[in-house]
Amino acid sequence: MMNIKQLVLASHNAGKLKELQAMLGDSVQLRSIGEWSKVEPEETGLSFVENAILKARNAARISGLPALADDSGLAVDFLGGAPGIYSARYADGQGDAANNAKLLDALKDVPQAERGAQFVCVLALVRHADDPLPILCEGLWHGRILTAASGEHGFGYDPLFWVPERDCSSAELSPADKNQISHRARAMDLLRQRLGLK
Ligand SMILES: O=c1nc[nH]c2c1ncn2[C@H]1C[C@H](O)[C@@H](COP(=O)(O)OP(=O)(O)OP(=O)(O)O)O1
Ligand SMILES: [Mg+2]
Repeated sequence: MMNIKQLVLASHNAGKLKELQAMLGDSVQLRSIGEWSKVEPEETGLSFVENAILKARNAARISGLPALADDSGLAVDFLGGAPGIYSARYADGQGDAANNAKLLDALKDVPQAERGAQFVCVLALVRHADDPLPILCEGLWHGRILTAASGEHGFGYDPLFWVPERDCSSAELSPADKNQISHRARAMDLLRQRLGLK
């Protein structure tokens, strides 16, 4: 495959940048698209894959460099997979705290056994803006939605996501531990294989 030293990350989310750079290690430098533009493309796709490709192409076009995008979200069983691709916009763009409050409210009085959920991550890598063959890798992480927020690490819905294999919330995991087992870690594992980085 290609020999990548520098990649643009098609994301304005600092939490993603930190996690993905830690997973990639020193051999590949991730640069945020924020260095070029503060404008976020509209996520008009109907799937994680479509939005990831759309963000990657946009970043490659703006930067002239190969671009990696992460489209991710939380699919809650009781809500039929919502908020899904709309996770970041669940509370109409009011941010993580409002999203979490809305989710807790939507699951008020829902018993433990029906609070299953999965984090989804799709990574898309394009070599240039019009790349006809984007590399796509996905990862899932199964857990449950807690009844109250817990933990200070991570970002987004982490304080509400109970991790069965650790018996704590995702925001209570150390960053290094989350980066071993998360949806993003699984997707990145596949990407590193595809790139011949492992
Ligand atoms: O590990 C995670 N831990 C907690 N929450 C997470 C995680 N991974 C995704 N999420 C949530 C955050 C946001 O509500 C949505 C992603 O939305 P998504 O559009 O992909 O990202 P974003 O708008 O924050 O940044 P950008 O589009 O610039 O990459 O899912
Ligand atoms: Mg987004």
